[in-house]
Formats: sequence, C-alpha cells, structure tokens
Amino acid sequence: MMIKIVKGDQIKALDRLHLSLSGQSSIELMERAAQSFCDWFIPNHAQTEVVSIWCGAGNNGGDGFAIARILSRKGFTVEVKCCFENSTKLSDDAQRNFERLPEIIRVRPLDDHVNKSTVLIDAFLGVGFRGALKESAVEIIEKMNRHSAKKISVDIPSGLPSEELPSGAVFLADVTVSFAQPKLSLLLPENEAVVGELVVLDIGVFLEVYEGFDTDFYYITRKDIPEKHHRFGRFSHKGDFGKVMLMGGSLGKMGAILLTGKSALRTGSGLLQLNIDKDQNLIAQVGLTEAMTTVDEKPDLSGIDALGIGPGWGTENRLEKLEYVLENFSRGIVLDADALNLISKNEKLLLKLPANTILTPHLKEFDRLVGSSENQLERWQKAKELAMELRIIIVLKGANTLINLPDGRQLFNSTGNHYMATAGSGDVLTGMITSFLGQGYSPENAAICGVYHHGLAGEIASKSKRRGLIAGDLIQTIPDTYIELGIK
Ligand SMILES: NC(=O)C1=CN([C@@H]2O[C@H](COP(=O)(O)OP(=O)(O)OC[C@H]3O[C@@H](n4cnc5c(N)ncnc54)[C@H](OP(=O)(O)O)[C@@H]3O)[C@@H](O)[C@H]2O)[C@H](O)CC1
Ligand SMILES: [K+]
Repeated sequence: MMIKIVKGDQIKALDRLHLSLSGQSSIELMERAAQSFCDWFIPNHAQTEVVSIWCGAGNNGGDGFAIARILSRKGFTVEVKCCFENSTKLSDDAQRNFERLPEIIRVRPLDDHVNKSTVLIDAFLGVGFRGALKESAVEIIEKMNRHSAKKISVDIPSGLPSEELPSGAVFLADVTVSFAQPKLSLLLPENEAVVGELVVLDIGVFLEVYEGFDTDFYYITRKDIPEKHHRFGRFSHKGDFGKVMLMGGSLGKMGAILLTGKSALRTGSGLLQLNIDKDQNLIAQVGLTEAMTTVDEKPDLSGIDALGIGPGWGTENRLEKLEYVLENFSRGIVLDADALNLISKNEKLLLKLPANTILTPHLKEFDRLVGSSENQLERWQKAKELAMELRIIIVLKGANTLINLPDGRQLFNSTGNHYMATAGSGDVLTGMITSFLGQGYSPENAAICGVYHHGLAGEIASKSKRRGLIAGDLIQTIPDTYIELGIK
C-alpha cells in the first residue's frame, strides 16, 4: 500500500483516524513528528549552531516548541520566538509543549528584537493556514525572510497553501522538512525557490489510514520497492533475466544508446541486442562488448521480451521503422527521446501505441507531445488524461518524476537529486525500465522500480561525486541500489 498525498485540509481527519486506530494521543504524534525532525536535524548540524525557532499558535508552532526542547537537551543553543500576541490562545498541544519548554531556552515575545542565530526554523504556519494572510503574519514572514540565517521550514513554508502557488508573502526556505507525506505544493517546480530542498519524514502514520481518502496522487517510498522485485533462484538462467532490444544511436550520438545498453545490463538484463545503423556497428561492438548488435531495418522481434527505443536515434528516416515496431511488437515498449519527438511530429502514431507502452518524456518533450501548459498543475492533468485515454504509462521526468498510470493514478517518486541533471541521465533511466520489463515485471512495476532505483543510484553516487556526477556513475551505482534495498 502506497502513501497517498492527501489534501492539506484532510490532514486533520487523517490524523484523527490514525489516532483512533493506533491508540496514540495527538500529543504523542506531535512528539513523534518533532523527534523525527530532530533525528534529521542533529546529524546535519553542528552543536555550535544558534537555533532560533519561530513558533505560531497552532500545531505547527507546537511542533516548534517540542523541537526546541529536544534540540536544547541535545546541547544546541536554542531560542523560541513567539509569533503571536500574549493574549492569543494556543492550540491544546501547542500549549502543552509551550509549558514544557526548559528554562534554559530564551522565549522572546513578538515585538522583541531579532538575534544573531545561525539557523532559523519556521514553525509559524503549517497546513492549517487558510485564506489571505493577515497583515501581522505578512510582517512576521518578511522579518523571517530578512534574517541571514539558514532557513528550515517545519512541514511547509509559512504562507504556502498545501495545493497551490503562494498568492502573497511566503517564507523562503532553504530546506523544507515535511511530515508523513509531501504536500502537493511542495512538488511544484514553480515553488522551488520557496521550498528549497525537500525532506519527507515518516512519522509512523498507519498506511491503512490513507485508504479512505480520495485522491489520485500517491508517493512512492522505500518500503514500496522490495515487494515489487522478482526473486531469481538457483536454476535461473540468462533467459529468465530477459532478452532486451534497444534501438537508438546515430552518427555522433552513439553514446546515448551505449549508456542505455550498459544501464540495462547493470539493472540485470540477461541478453542485450543493440539495433543500430550499419555504419555505427563498430562503435557499438567496441563500446559495449557484452551486447550483440543487429543492423536490420526490420529486425526479427521474435524472442525479444522488451524494447527500448529512442536515445540518440535522430528523427530522420526513422518513421517507417517506428511504425513497423509498433505494429509488430506488443510485449513491452519504452519510448524515449527521439521516438517521442517522432510521435510529436506524427500524432497518428499515438493511436498505434500498444496498451501499457511506457513513454518517458521530460517536460519539454511532453510539451512537444501535447502542447504547452500554463503551469505544472495543468501539465500533470494533461499527463493523467493522456495516459487514461490511450491506456499507456507516462513517466514525466523531473525532480519528483511523476508516473501516470492508465487507471488515472499518479505516482510521485521520492528519490533523486539535482546532481542527476546531467547528459545521458535519461538514457540510463530508459535502460533501467526496459530491463525490468524484459525481466518480466509488469509495466507499472517496471516504471516504478526503474524510476526509484534510478533516483537512488543518483543519491548514492552523488555522495562522493556531487556536481561531478556523470551518467556513467549512475550506471556504476545501479548494483549498489540493490544492496541498499536488500534485494538479491
Ligand atoms: N500528520 C501530521 O502531518 C502532523 C502534523 N502536525 C503539525 O500540525 C500542523 C497543522 O496544525 P494546525 O493546528 O492544524 O494548523 P497550523 O498550525 O498550521 O495553523 C494554524 C495557525 O495558523 C493561523 N492562521 C491560519 N490562517 C491564517 C492566515 N490567513 N493568516 C494568519 N494566520 C493564519 C491560525 O490563526 P487563527 O487566528 O486563524 O486561528 C493558527 O494560529 C502541521 O502543519 C504540522 O506541522 C502535528 O504536529 C501532528 C501530526
Ligand atoms: K512552517
């Protein structure tokens, strides 16, 4: 069961359901949220940091008071800034955590001056923020934004609605640490400068609780992955790991299909055939010794378990070949890059896509396919409609890649980082998804596992490579993703 991305105004109901099922009290859930925040914060920050926590009167503020207590006990210098008038009644749980603040913590009233903290934690407004910001709240947010400290938001940046773009003042976070599930607005590329880096923490909300909530948006997390993988046994042979054909590459762009091929092999494909142009055969054979090559215009597709088409292919004189494949193969197809560009130029091909074909466009390729969108929300909607209409899977690539399934579900990925924005990264993904298809995974699971492992490879590789990460490093790291997830 996957986590659903429920709306901000449903979160209270979700919490209530969890509390009744788990027997936990609301203050215990708040403590768990605060503790998870600190478990993330402590290893990432030196104890010499001076932490200023700006707390509102609701439960977001309550989280802030609890975080203040925990960090102070761990040796951080902490002060609390009250973002409310003395006369304001706090929410019950916020009040209890306010009363539990240790004496060593300096509590500053609203009108007190700003100190010289090095980290500012925004626990002013959370998902309970509604309507237009009050003037006093605008002032507080502007004051926080003027502060030179590193800025971290608890759950959601203050002033940001849960499902939309901000309409007024908003806290500009360097990092947003969100509880249980990302709020939809945190996934909008338009909000990148507001949200900063996104961290989502598990606070133990029971998965069953999500069932009753009506949304098509889901969030793929680590615990969803192992059960989707096939087990291979003692008597498995290379045929069981699938025979994959990859079509792509052209003069000057052979690197793309070689990356895709290496990626498919590292993901576990047993047999790989590259279908390339005749005059590029030498490059393919030398570039990837483990692969066989064919150069036919109408290759023999019998015995092939999955086909990946497009990386480095070019669009000149490819139309007939793509049509041939779509008419003669339906076992599992991934279309990327120039295969998508061909479809954009020849829309009738869309109607020829076999059910469950996987398309892997990045935003620009997607816009070329369906026309431009005003914003990302509109693009998500179009991707959903197209996937449903054609019964295909659309993997809309980007930070938090979105997998659109034929039944209307939309799954956001949780792995990956900006270091993966490098040449050939998409080619690697195509190789991974095609490989899983060839290994007999359902198209849905192939897309999920491909996208998740691809992002995880990026996370692992970037620990040592950072901005020096190249697509080849992703391929090298694919085996480590199996180790990391305990998959044999
Ligand atoms: N499952 C979880 O994810 C958990 C999350 N927790 C945290 O709880 C908050 C949500 O807490 P809630 O009490 O519902 O609401 P907030 O604290 O976010 O907001 C309420 C305060 O905001 C003020 N407010 C609302 N709208 C405006 C506005 N337009 N302008 C100014 N101020 C506004 C409101 O003031 P009022 O005067 O309107 O009452 C409140 O002071 C969630 O985000 C998490 O951080 C829990 O810890 C447990 C589990
Ligand atoms: K906040």
